[in-house]
Amino acid sequence: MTVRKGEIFGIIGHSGAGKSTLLRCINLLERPSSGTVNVGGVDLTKLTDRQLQKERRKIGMIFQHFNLLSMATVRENIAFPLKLAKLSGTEIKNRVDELLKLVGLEGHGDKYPAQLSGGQKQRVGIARALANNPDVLLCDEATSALDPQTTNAILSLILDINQKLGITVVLITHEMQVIRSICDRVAVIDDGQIVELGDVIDVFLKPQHKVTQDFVDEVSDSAGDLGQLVKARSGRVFRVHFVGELTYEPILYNAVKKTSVQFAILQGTISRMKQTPYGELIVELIGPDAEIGGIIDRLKQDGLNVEELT
Ligand SMILES: Nc1ncnc2c1ncn2[C@@H]1O[C@H](COP(=O)(O)OP(=O)(O)OP(=O)(O)O)[C@@H](O)[C@H]1O
Repeated sequence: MTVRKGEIFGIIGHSGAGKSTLLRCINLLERPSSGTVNVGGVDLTKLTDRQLQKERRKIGMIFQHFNLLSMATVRENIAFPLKLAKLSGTEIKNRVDELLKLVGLEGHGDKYPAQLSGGQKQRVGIARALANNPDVLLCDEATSALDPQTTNAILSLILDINQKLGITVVLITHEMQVIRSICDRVAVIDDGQIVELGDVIDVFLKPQHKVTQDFVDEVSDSAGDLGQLVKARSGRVFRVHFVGELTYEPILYNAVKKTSVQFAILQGTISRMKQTPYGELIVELIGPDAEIGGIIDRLKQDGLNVEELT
């Protein structure tokens, strides 16, 4: 598996698939029994303990349950890795101030973790992980303990950090929604194997593996009684996918307008994968087969993904 510099790379799989194990191999918290782990051109498996300690400073990590020191204040939690890196008192104070601002926790520095909400605790975790200016941020189910609204706020913060600071992010999750909102590429892991890997948009729109399909169905509004819906209609039913700016074009109307074919939209969604808009329509076409064939060809020529469901 290769993660590209500067991207947000997601690893998704069911419980027990091996996500945490894989993630923990990246900073060698887990030592693989074979193979190599290259981070920024350095093979971590070949290093001495001392060298590894140094390289690990370039890899920050955040956790599902935050792993904060409960007896220490927010400031002290964030300062912890800076002390290990032997920065002076003033340097530490300045850096902690910077980090508190970056994660939106100004004014909360002297509180203890128990006085914070889940989202705020994760912000402390993120500030601590970023303390030593790492090149890579590993996120181990970082939003799984949070409610949907707080999840979105933390995902936005991670995206912001990735874009502002250029940090490469590798995250693991069991939620496709997390992948869909911030990841560039995704690996699907099942029973210790990577079964699919690619751009999120490709994996989403053309899932190849059963496990991937299950995750995609989770966030698809058209999952469920689609089969019944199709059976109940007399015309031919198609699933049409739009990606990018095409989503907002009147392509369907243009393809149909000069024919005798009528259409009915049975279901439809427009959503976003990271910054890319995409839409899915379930459309019934009623009319002569030859004309319907012409419409489908035209839609495909215009760059739409069309699949017949009848
Ligand atoms: N490549 C591997 N080779 C051998 N054992 C593995 C491998 N990957 C994972 N395992 C084992 O499988 C079990 C589950 O792995 P892991 O905790 O990484 O899964 P997970 O997907 O993170 O699950 P959860 O979401 O429940 O934490 C562990 O006992 C782990 O040691």
